[in-house]
Formats: sequence, structure tokens, C-alpha cells
Amino acid sequence: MFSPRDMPSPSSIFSAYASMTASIMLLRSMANELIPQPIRGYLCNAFRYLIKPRSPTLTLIIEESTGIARNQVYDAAEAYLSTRVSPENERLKISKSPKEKKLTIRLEKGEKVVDFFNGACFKWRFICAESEKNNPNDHTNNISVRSEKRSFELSFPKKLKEMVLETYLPFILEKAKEMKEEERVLKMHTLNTSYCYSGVKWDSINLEHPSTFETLAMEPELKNAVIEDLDRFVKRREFYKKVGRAWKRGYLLYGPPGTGKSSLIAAMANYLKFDIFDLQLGNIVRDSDLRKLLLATANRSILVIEDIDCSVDLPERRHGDGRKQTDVQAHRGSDGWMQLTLSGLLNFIDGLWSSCGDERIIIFTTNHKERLDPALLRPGRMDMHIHMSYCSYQGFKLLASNYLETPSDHPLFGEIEGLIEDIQITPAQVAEELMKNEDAEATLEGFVKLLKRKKMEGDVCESPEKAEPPHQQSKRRKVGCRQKRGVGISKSNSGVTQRRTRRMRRECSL
Ligand SMILES: Nc1ncnc2c1ncn2[C@@H]1O[C@H](COP(=O)(O)OP(=O)(O)OP(=O)(O)O)[C@@H](O)[C@H]1O
Ligand SMILES: [Mg+2]
Repeated sequence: MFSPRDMPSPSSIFSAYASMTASIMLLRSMANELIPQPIRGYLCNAFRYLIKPRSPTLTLIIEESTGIARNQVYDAAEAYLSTRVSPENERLKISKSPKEKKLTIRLEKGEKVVDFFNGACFKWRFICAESEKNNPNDHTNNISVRSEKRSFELSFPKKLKEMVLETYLPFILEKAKEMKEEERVLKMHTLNTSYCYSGVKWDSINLEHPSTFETLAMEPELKNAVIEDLDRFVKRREFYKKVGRAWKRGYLLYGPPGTGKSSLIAAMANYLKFDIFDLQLGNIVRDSDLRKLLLATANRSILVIEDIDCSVDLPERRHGDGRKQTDVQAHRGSDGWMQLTLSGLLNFIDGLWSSCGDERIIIFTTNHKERLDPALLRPGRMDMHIHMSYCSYQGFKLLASNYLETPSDHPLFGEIEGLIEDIQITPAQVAEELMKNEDAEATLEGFVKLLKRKKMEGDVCESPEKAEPPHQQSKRRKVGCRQKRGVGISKSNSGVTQRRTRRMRRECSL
């Protein structure tokens, strides 16, 4: 047993301390003489490392992006932590878009959240580091570019490292996935041009486009073919794996302005519940930026490149008259640093991009298919070519029932059928006309007048002779102009083009 008598007296403690200090000093002076300086420094560091108190806590840094692609753990943590805020939090970000059912809560810079899982405590902190740097392309150094680096810090006892990596983080990923499915508000991602110099970035807003296949005026046969194609695509994960192809599908939508190309894209996104990434090539200057952006797109998404024939002067593109564009700078201004190439775009879409993600759809749109570079049209690139054309009687009936809620046997419909098939009128024009008046009778009468006027003005289908080779003309004469109302669909996946139903109406008259 320990008794007070066993305790050392203060004087003995002092003398022991004094003799220890003297010994250390003696050792030190001996060491100074005997051990050379570099080795002494090394030994000191090693000794300090051995006696340094170890932190029992491990901190994981979860950054928003992994350099190129978005970090899924970050996105999941952001969604998950929004359900874990407590009265301790002092600043939170709140938002809600019309389509969202609930308020969205996000942590503000520096906010902390404590989460309990399997009896253990996990501390989260949201970090947002802002920095400003000079624009590397601005030689005057007057323009600086602001950028933000967002991340989460997750701290927990070191001994839980395995559990965090194997159970806790997978649990958060799964939870966030469930939340996303439940809320499923589609996003439309567009380029954030203010990041143009420091690195391009996607910004997202909720996709509010109301277009669906039900509201879209398209030939029913073509519409069904597109829906079937999409259904088949999303079901074929194993098939794509088996045949060694990337799980992606390409569509080319072509046709005059106002025929519903953008509406069809929105309908596809709403049908599949895929986000849209709208790539405006005009805002991208280098292949490296393009690569970065494409890698930052998510699975189950639609990448859209609208107006491919005029959104950017890609170096390998040909002019409408067949001349090849070779002088990049001539099309790019005098700055000389724009290096986006068509081959960069196509190679990337065929190569790395398509192989690093799942369930990707890519859609190009154009008003002038004939102006596209053959490289874009070659088999295997765009699996399906969809021609969106002028409004047919079927299309009109659908729009009339959407806009006016008229019965399909309205007395004026017969007259409209006789007129509309010979006239070039886009679904956008029809929709605009049908919105002019709330009274269905007056609207339809106005619409008949418009069709008659257009017919008088000669805004009708061109004679087939101008467009078709002779062997096609005889066939066409039998069915007249109707057959030129383009509801063409062609599949190019095996290099065999199967034009379904009717032939496309040439857009050269536009
Ligand atoms: N096929 C259609 N069915 C229903 N509405 C349509 C259709 N086409 C056009 N519209 C109406 O016209 C508007 C414009 O159409 P949209 O933007 O889809 O045409 P677009 O073919 O993409 O034109 P652009 O070539 O100029 O981009 C749509 O918002 C929609 O209201
Ligand atoms: Mg469009």
C-alpha cells in the first residue's frame, strides 16, 4: 500500500531534477562534440516524432470535384447533410423552385453538423475557399478571375476508419440516391462562362420544360419509334456490356426552326427522367476545356449540342459550298488561342467520354443537315437521325386538342385537313395561332384564313421534281406533296439507312 511516508520530499525531487538537468547538459555537450550537426538534427527530429502526442482523430477531405469529374461523395454528402441540420446551425442556405416539393437546405460556409451513426459521432464542416487569380490569357494582368473551392471535412476517431469507408460513406451515397429518386427534379446544366479562363464549369437550374411526348406534335409512327428506341436503350445495360460497346446512344434532330427539336429533347428528358447538359460550343475555346466539361457530366443524362452547323466554326468543318475551313485563326479572331477542333469533339465523344459513364445520350440538332461535316454523320456516330418537319394534319389535331380542347370531329377540321397538307407551316406557328383567342370557333376560323392566305402566297410544298431524282418523282407524283412532309427517321447504327414513312421536305426553301 502507498503511504504518505513513501512520498519523496520536495528537496529530494529538486536534487533529482537538478542532477537530471546536469546529466542532460553533459550529454548534450558530449553529443555536440561527438555527433556531426546533420545527424544531430535528424536524431532530434526522430526523437520529437516519437514523443509527439498523436491525434486520435482522422479528418477526411471531400472536395467538390476530383480534378476533372464531379465527386459523387461530395454531392451525396451535400444532400444527406441537408437532413442533418440542427438548432446549433447559425447560417443555412434555403431555396425552392416551383417544381420542388420541399425547401432545399444547404450549409453555409463554415457551418458544422454532428451526425450519429452506429453509435459513433461524426463531425462535418463545410468549407468554401474563395480565391482570385490573374487571367492567364490577359497579358495586361488587369482582369482577375474569381473561383471557389468547396469541400466537406469529416472528422471521427481514427479507429473507425474502416467502418467509415466500408459502411458510413456507402450509407450516405445510398441515402442521397434514394432522396434524389424521391425528389427527382430534373436539372438543366449550362456553362458558367465566368469560369471560362480558370476552368469551365457547369451550373445547373431545374428543368421546367413542360414538353412531353403527349404534347408533342409528331407523326405517331415517328413518335412511337423514338419512344421504343429510348425504352430499348435504357433496358440494355447487359447487352451493351456483352457486345463491348459503351452504353450511349446518339440522336441527330434536324429540320426547320420551330418544328419541335428542342421540345423533343425536353420530352425525352422528362420521359427518361434524365438531366440535360446543354453544351454551347461557342463558349468553349479549347479541347482541354471540352474534355473537362464532358467528364463532369453525370450518368443518366442527355448531352445536347444545338445548332451544330452554326454554333462554332470548327476547323475541320466544310463551308456549305464544300470548301474546307483550314485557317482556324481566321474564324477565331486574332487572339489565336482558341483550339477547339471537330476531331477533338468527335474523338472524345467516341472515346473516353463514352467509355467513362453509363446511360449517356447525346443529341445534336441542326436546321441544315446537308451542311454537316460527313464525319458527324458517319455510321456509328449518331444512331438515329430524326427529321422534324412542318405540321401535318395529325400534328394539328394534337395541338388543337391541347390548346383548344376541341373534339376531333369539329366541322372545320375537314377544310383544315385539305389545306394543311399542302402548306409549309411549323408546329410553332400553329401553336402561336391557336393561342390567339380563347374562343375555339373564332380561333379555328382564323386558322383556316391563315392557311388560305399562305396557299395564295405560294407558301406551299415545292414541286417534287426539284428535289428528287427522276425514279423517285414518278412515285411522288402519285401521292403529291404530302409525302414530302418530313417525318423521316433513319437509323445508322449498322450503316444501313432505313428511311421510314415519308421523305424529308427540303429545308433549302427556308
Ligand atoms: N412538334 C411540336 N409539338 C408541339 N409544340 C411544338 C412543336 N414544335 C414547336 N412547338 C412549339 O413551338 C415552340 C418552339 O419550338 P422548338 O423550340 O422546340 O423548335 P426548334 O425546332 O427547336 O426550333 P429551332 O430550330 O429554332 O431551335 C415550342 O416551345 C412549342 O411551344
Ligand atoms: Mg431549338
